[in-house]
Amino acid sequence: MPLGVENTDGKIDGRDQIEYAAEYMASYQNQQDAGHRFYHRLRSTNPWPDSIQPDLRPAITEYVSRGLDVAGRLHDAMCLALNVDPRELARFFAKSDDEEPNFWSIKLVSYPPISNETHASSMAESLQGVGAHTDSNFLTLICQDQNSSGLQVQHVGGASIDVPQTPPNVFICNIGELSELWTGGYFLATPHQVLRYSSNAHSRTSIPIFYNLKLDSAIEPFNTNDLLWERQGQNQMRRNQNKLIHCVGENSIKSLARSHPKVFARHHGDLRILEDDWIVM
Ligand SMILES: O=C(O)CCC(=O)C(=O)O
Ligand SMILES: [Fe+2]
Repeated sequence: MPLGVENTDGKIDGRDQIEYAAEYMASYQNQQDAGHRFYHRLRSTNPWPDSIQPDLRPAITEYVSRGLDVAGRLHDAMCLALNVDPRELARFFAKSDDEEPNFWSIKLVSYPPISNETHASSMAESLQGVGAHTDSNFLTLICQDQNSSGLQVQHVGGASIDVPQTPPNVFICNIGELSELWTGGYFLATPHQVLRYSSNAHSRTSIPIFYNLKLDSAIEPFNTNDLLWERQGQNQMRRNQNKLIHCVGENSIKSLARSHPKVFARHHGDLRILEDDWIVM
């Protein structure tokens, strides 16, 4: 996605990115099979640049495999922390012998620094890198370049907190919307945004891995009666009209459609996003 194509809440995001996602075998890409749903068009393969950059595919494949392994351990730790049988969660994910994979994705993201001229003309201290949002998947692991800053997360109390620069091999973990749905709101999806400052000597570079369930899973909360709801009554930033949808495929396509309206107009003109965030064909 080149700079200018993506937006958050109608405001252009100042970043460009390359995105890869779980690869689906031909049998799973078939648009005509019985029970086909509109979000099945997310099943595809990646246009790897093998002829010009043969190292990229193996590097990403290895990196994603290890990153998903780390996310899997966090997933187990969440079950332990909540005193929930891991099978309560495992049923929404692909089994080792499943043909259909989990719908993970990865982005290679670059936020260019603000030039002095842009800074002077906009009079703003910072510009939007990516606007405040929550991720539509289960958990996100962000690896940021060690010279990068600009990421902010929002505390449940409402304050935005700068995420400090991190040494190599450190991940920042965001709770995604599906974790919020699974825990009945006990784990809240982390609102976050990226700001571009003129004082940033370096552009921000980050590589988020989006750990996710199978597209066809419909996540349901486990029995949360025994949890201590110490967060009750606290405000959390809620994006305007952000419906959290239990069906993983629908929740995933919702956020893609919203952020990339030009892509959707060009390739998915048959889909309509309703005011309340539902997508219909
Ligand atoms: O660049 C980052 O660190 C954040 C990226 C992000 O929030 C996203 O792509 O959903
Ligand atoms: Fe995000």
